[in-house]
Amino acid sequence: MSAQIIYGKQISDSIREELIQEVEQLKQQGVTPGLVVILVGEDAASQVYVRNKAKACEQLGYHSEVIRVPAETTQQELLALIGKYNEQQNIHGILVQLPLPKHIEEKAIIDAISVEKDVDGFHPVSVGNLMIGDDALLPCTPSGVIELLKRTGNSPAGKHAVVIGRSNIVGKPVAMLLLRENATVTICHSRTPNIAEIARQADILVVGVGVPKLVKKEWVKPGAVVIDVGVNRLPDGKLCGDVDYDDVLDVAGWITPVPGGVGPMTITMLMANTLKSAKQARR
Ligand SMILES: Nc1nc(=O)c2c([nH]1)NC[C@@H]1CN(c3ccc(C(=O)N[C@@H](CCC(=O)O)C(=O)O)cc3)C=[N+]21
Repeated sequence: MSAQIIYGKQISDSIREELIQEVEQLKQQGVTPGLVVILVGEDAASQVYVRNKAKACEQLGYHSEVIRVPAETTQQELLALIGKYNEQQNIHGILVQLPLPKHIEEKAIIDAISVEKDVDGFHPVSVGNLMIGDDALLPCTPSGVIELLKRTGNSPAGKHAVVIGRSNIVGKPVAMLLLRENATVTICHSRTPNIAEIARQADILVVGVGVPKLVKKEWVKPGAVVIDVGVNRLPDGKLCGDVDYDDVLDVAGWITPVPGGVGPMTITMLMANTLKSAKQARR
């Protein structure tokens, strides 16, 4: 028996169809969702990703701006740019592509983005709202993971979810969302002893650590849902996840491929957040 493959690209396409309907309604009320993506420096991986976001905006009929500034841009200059877009009425989402050059303090930048326009969900107030369970702009990759689970009939309620990784952008928020969906959640990380043994207790295993092919079949309970958030660029240029896909395929019940799994969902949830922000800006 081989696992059922979770085609994130397909699910992502059908969510985009739903969003297009809503965008049309909003446009009839005179509002076009607007997103600005700010890219500091010329990181090659970021270039591809920024291009994909601009494409998604075009497909959905959003107003989009991509601002490229040189790697030497000062923190003060970047803060001024954010200040400008915070004020700008036609912009509902501001995304500053991470990582930033070392001379810029990431926290200062994230803190400066207006919470209403924080479509990444990285601002401390957004994080707090997520934790409390209040309405918030949710971080894109974690909310994409939840959508993948729900739309394949794998609702987290009552399941044991094991999250491997504790980053602020994946592990911690995905664990909090799974908890909100009534899963029982265990978080493992680099200092967890017997990690394979704990992973093997998961009904839902979510992995986001940035270690290529870390998760082997011995880590997976037969029939479990395996969600691979890893995006690792191998020396040959190919993308690979944190899960050893070929090894795990026969034991898992469900599995996301890389590419074509979580990645496309991240961009689609960014579009959903921008739409949500635009709707809220009407009032
Ligand atoms: N402020 C900020 N917000 C982010 O959300 C953010 C960021 N900075 N910095 C970089 C990471 C990375 N990330 C990805 C999103 C989509 C794909 C994606 O669509 N991947 C495709 C493949 C793309 C390819 O072939 O290269 C897939 O998995 O199928 C990948 C990576 C968002 N990030």
